[in-house]
Amino acid sequence: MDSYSEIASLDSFTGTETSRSTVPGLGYLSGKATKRLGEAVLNGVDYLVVNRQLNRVEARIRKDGSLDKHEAEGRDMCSILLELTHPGYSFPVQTKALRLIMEQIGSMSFKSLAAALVVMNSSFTTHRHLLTIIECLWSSRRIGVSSDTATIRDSMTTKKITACQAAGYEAYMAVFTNSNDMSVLSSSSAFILYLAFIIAIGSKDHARIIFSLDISRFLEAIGLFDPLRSRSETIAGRLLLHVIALKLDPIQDADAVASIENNISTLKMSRSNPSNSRPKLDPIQYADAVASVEKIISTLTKSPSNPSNSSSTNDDMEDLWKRLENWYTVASSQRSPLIDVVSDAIVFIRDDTLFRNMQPRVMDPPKDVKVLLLGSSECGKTTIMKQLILSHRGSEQFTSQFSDKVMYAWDLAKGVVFPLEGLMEKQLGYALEWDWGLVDIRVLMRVLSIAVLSIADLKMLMSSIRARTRDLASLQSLADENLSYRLSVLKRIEELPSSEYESYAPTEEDLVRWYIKTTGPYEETFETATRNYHVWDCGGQRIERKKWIHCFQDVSVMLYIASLTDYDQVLREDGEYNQMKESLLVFDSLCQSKWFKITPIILVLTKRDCLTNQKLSLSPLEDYFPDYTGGPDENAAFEYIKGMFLQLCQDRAGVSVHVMNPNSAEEVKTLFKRIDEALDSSSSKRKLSARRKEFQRWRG
Ligand SMILES: Nc1nc2c(ncn2[C@@H]2O[C@H](COP(=O)(O)OP(=O)(O)OP(=O)(O)O)[C@@H](O)[C@H]2O)c(=O)[nH]1
Ligand SMILES: [Mg+2]
Repeated sequence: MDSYSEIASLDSFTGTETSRSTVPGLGYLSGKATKRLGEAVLNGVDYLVVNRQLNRVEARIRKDGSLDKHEAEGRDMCSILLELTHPGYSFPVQTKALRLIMEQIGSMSFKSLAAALVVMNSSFTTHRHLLTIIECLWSSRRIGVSSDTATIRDSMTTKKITACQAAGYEAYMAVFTNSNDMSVLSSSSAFILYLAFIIAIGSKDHARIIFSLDISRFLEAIGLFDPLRSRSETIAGRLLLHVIALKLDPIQDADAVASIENNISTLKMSRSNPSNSRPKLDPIQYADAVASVEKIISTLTKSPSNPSNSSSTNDDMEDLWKRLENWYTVASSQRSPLIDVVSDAIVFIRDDTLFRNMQPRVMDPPKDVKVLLLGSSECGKTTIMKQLILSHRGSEQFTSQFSDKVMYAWDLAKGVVFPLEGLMEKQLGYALEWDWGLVDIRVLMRVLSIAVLSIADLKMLMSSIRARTRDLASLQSLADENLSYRLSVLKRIEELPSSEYESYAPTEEDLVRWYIKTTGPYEETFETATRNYHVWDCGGQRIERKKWIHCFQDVSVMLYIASLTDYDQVLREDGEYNQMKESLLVFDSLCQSKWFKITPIILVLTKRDCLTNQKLSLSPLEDYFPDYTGGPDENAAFEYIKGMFLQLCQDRAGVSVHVMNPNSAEEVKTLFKRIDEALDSSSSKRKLSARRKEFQRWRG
């Protein structure tokens, strides 16, 4: 078995976390802490945290109804709910989370849910969530699940899935205010528009996922292809199909596009009169809105090679949007869930990427490249991603995506407590007395994992370090660059007057350097003048590696990140096995893997700044790799480690080495120049070999 397709027996972990979730799962505890606290305590801690989070979200929903009222907080709460439907959590937790999600759908609140799904950005996870949600609605109509979608499910039993669906659907219907007088179609229209919205702001993969969920059959099942339907009733379905067709690749997904176009033409045959069963609306405004929507759809879907009337298109569109906006203002004052949601979806779609993306895509199809970031835990993968987000999307978006004071404080404390303890015990020969005042280390870690740490707590931690450390300055001089940085942040916090605690915000640099375990692969797209980079960041811990395979398809370049200071580290998740040996094993299996036979690989070596003569004399490399004979010489150690990796790929072409520090924005830019070079050289090599083959054929 490949070492990235992980072994289930190691998977004793029951909690999960996402890079953006505020649910602290067990992954936050280091191997050392896990050992100390023991399984029983850990399960207790996890249970408490999860239930607290779930109750908090439920309380907010009971109070306000819709999470959409709370902007970013609403998105985070929906992320928590989606996270908790994961099979890793206990069954009552999953069912309750799904119920709350369906309540949101039932009450027509999609904004936060859609944002949470998009932020999740892992196609596989999004697929799973959408599948469960679609099934909730679908099963109520007693229609079977298509067999290919069934294979994507996690390890839940059919009985549990059915129970979850029943709970979800029940909640959806209970909250759906007008469920008795609404037709099945109009209630489903809300959900269809929600899917259209997800696809519109998501990637090509999202469109593929929804198509693979057999969406046409779903539309047919709810009666959308019934020729007796009025054209206006089919708007939501048509919008969804158009959005899918637009997102898919006309060449790669030719079959899917053809089948969708077929569906669209069936829908076009619907009756042109609005049906009598529609809610009562001002017919003039309604007809105007419907006509505008239809026109927008047809403008958006014009063939790129034949953009007729292109000079007048933009003006027309502007005019249409204006009319729609007027209509939206009027419609939102009326009690019609369908109309509200149609208009909401249109406004969202216009504001988001569908409309904006359409233009450049039509004019100038960019070159899409898929860049995969792989490597063991804490080697710097997410730090690279953060630098890309910061430089491409700007400070505001970066900060809103990554700042979470609660987790920041917790992680900062943990990032100081454990390395300091290791440094004191191993390198200075005396133990740090953690029993500061009333609390000992075990209790402290327990508190850290469940309590909301405040800035005041961090200040107390720093003064405790000062009080217990014989010589902070000499200790700091021995610390590596990362520990020194964290101590300097604590010192900064120590100097804060208490009046500024509330307003304290981590700096951009703090957020870039803040480690938080990544769960599940997720994708971010960055567009430049020449390329569209689809960058995939994967979690490096063992439990995360079994998910890597889901993003191995069509990789343009793979970056394998390895930290040079891993040689004296043990795996966080197992607390014993040497982290560098594990990283070598994983690199070896990836180099041999059929998936990457012709993919360029860049071996990115990080933490060169932490591999110092001092570190090597305090923690000799030969203690872990007895073959090494270079002593405490950082250059010799660097060459030795690099050599170990390169030995594993000597019979394979297309591997290059790059040394960098992901904490530096400039170095990340240089890395991407390197990626471009690798891509250019691999495509010119492919062209060359194609020409050679042609020439040989010509010579007979
Ligand atoms: N000093 C220094 N620190 C580094 C370097 N590379 C990474 N780091 C730090 O190491 C930590 C790495 O964190 P992440 O990038 O989140 O780790 P990751 O590889 O995504 O880990 P997982 O999500 O668990 O797979 C951060 O605190 C970085 O600041 C380096 O070259 N020098
Ligand atoms: Mg990460």
